[in-house]
Amino acid sequence: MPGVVWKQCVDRLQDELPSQQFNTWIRPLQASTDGQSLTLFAPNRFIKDFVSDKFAQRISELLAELEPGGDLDVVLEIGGQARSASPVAALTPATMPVANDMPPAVSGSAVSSGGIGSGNYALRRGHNGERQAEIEGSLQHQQNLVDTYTFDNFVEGKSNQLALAAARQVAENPGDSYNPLFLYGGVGLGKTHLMHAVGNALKRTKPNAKIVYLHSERFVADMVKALQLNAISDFKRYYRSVDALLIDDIQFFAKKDRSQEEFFHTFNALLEGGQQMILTCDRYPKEIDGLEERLKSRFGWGLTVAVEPPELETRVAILMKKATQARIDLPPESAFFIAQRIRSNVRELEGALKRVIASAHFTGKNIDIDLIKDSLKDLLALQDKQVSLDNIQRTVAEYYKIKVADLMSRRRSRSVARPRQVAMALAKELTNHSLPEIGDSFGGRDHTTVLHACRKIKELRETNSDIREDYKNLLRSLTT
Ligand SMILES: Nc1ncnc2c1ncn2[C@@H]1O[C@H](COP(=O)(O)OP(=O)(O)OP(=O)(O)O)[C@@H](O)[C@H]1O
Repeated sequence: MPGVVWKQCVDRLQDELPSQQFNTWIRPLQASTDGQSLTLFAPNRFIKDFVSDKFAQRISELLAELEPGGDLDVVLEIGGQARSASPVAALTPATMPVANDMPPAVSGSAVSSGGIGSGNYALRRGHNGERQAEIEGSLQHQQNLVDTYTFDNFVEGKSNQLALAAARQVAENPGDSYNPLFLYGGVGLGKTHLMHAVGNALKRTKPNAKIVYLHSERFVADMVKALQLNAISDFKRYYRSVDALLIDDIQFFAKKDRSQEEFFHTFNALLEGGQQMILTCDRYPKEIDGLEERLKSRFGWGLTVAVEPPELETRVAILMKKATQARIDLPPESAFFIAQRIRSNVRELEGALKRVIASAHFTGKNIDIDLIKDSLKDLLALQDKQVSLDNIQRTVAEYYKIKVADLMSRRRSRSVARPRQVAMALAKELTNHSLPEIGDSFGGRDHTTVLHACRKIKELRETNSDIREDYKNLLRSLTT
């Protein structure tokens, strides 16, 4: 029975919290009960302390509400039955690792496979030194950290704050509690940058450390090559000998069963050996189709953090920083103009700035709004076409399952008035139309109504997680 209550409690928290917070703090918890208390196991101290501080009270309230008189005390601990094999799997929410998903006794197997590998290796070298050199050469190529992807060059904002804090922690205490560190989020948002920043920081403190960075497709290609060359034991030994393994875009492991199998054993060996892993992905691990459950479950053993698209202020700060690095004078209003128009991701923002800089060099002019409009003409035109008032109204109406005509109507019920305000705020943020023009397009409303809508939605985005999520989803679907 308490298991059911916990499941309901998780569902309620999922409704109440923004998805990033839910995924980071609540999803990794596993529950166990003796009837008197509900013990929640967090994968590390960071999550335990945060949940104690911020959510324990709400969890108790929800439990009391869901099972009046149940009187369960909530206790937070580090660990989890997935690792300790306590028999309470039934209490874990559907998305949690289950008790039979136990890491195998990896230390022994890792060592022995290395040992066998050494034997094969000696044998093969005698037969075919070239082949051996080929696989070794291929594997040695992985250490290519980008020098400029450092913490100093990374601009902090609300959207990446948690990921940055976690990455810094890992750089200070590699292999400790946040293992693996799993960063996820859309393209071009700085996941690779942060991963390299950890690698570069580790290199600085331990110059001899073997930090291996690679894209997941490279891992797959190396494995295929090792299989072809009958050198899989070298492959295993190589990947298990690292001090830190950084693998980018692990969504490419999907449906590659043999690679997943190999990665699973590597993962276990590294975890057991206290070697740090950092993984990135374009989505939350549980949402990767074609990835084995046991891998998904392991990814949650460390810390899973989202990197979100940066908000306007952060985009401006990133542009200013990149301009300073390039020794370019970028007036703040120009940075603001670019940041307002290019919203999808940081890579596009950088690309736009590069074009503006090249155009300034080419024409010998200073950077100003006119030069920006000219050099980004095609990009801006494309964007203007995409984000029209019409488009915003259609998208919002569809999202809230109401009619576009309702947005224009005089109806004032909450189910229509709130979407109308959201649509107005989006129109203000995403288009260059004036307030009176926006008001006009919503059934001839006054500009003060639009202004009020923008203020109201700004306030609600701070205080109401539903509106915050809705706005974020709509922004994303209108701009990508
Ligand atoms: N907060 C930031 N501060 C400074 N530069 C940033 C920031 N976020 C991203 N960048 C820059 O944006 C570019 C794209 O970032 P990165 O390659 O790390 O994205 P990603 O999330 O790994 O994307 P993908 O999933 O496509 O690999 C890089 O040049 C990176 O330096």
